Amino acid sequence: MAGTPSGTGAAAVRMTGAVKVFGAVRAVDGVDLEIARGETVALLGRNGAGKSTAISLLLGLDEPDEGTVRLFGAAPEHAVRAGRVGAMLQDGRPVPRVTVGELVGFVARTYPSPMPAGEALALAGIAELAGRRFDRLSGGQAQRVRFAVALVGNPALIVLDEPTAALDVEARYAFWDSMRSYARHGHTVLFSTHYLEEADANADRIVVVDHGRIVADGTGEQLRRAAGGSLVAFDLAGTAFDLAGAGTDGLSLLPGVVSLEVRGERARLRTDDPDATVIALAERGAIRGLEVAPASLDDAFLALTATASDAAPATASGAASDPVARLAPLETV
Ligand SMILES: Nc1ncnc2c1ncn2[C@@H]1O[C@H](COP(=O)(O)OP(=O)(O)OP(=O)(O)O)[C@@H](O)[C@H]1O
Repeated sequence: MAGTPSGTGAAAVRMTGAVKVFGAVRAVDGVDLEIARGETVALLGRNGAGKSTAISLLLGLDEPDEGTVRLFGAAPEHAVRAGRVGAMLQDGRPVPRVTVGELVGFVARTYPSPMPAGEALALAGIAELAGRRFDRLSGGQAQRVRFAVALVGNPALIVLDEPTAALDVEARYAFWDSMRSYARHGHTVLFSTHYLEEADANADRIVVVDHGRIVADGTGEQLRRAAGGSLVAFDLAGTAFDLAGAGTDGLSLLPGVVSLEVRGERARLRTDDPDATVIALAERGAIRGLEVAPASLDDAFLALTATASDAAPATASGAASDPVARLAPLETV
């Protein structure tokens, strides 16, 4: 069996230089990711970013073309066989004729120290579905059964690929409550999502993936700061920047300004030093309708992934320029 001994000190997840290529697409393009035991980490990225592929490598469902993956210091297959990992994946064919209780009970028996099936069903908020056939459930109900399946083995690491994709708002809240309570017991959680708010609200750390690469890694607050911490907006009318549109270029040269957007008479500046930007605007008499607001996580996500998308697309024949380099301060915060 490959891997170092799974001593108590080994990280729950350690991915080093992982690459997975499908034809011309580098779905995972040199990922280094370490997750400590007890951490809850969100893998955030848009469609096709490489989240599911990274999760497949992590669970040993697929082999990396380059690099290594270790769970608790050992090969993923070893950790999975030892019952240390529970997973909730996006697809999964409904098993015909089996009831929810039978399915969860069956999975429980494959783990060395499972929780009672009823407890997993209760945690997933579906105790009342125990006697129902799994292949006759709604999409959201089936999703919650998958969550119970992931939990029932009482695994040290739980990996959830877009766990709330099919859930309505109420089920979503219930899901995150259960997930957080599971994490509070010292378990490690990795989940993928498109939803920034979910990542921010439920993860200790957000890892943003784009074009198969990690473009940012930090708390929601660190992501906001790395992408340009604040937005400053003001009315252009009557200022030195309102000379038939010719003066607005100068705005991007003001201290702290990272980017500039002009809509009609209103200018919006993204800045990583809002105080300096506002002082510079005041000195130029540009304070009409002045507003300063922290950048939202949406703003940060768009800025972070635009960084990677503006670079050449990553293909099997040539890597994109390194977007992480531009975010170096984030990784050292
Ligand atoms: N088996 C495969 N064969 C060919 N291409 C694949 C395969 N699996 C994934 N890809 C490609 O790899 C890239 C990453 O896909 P992946 O499913 O990992 O993204 P994702 O971030 O999980 O996306 P989504 O949020 O839409 O689920 C995409 O371009 C996808 O089309």
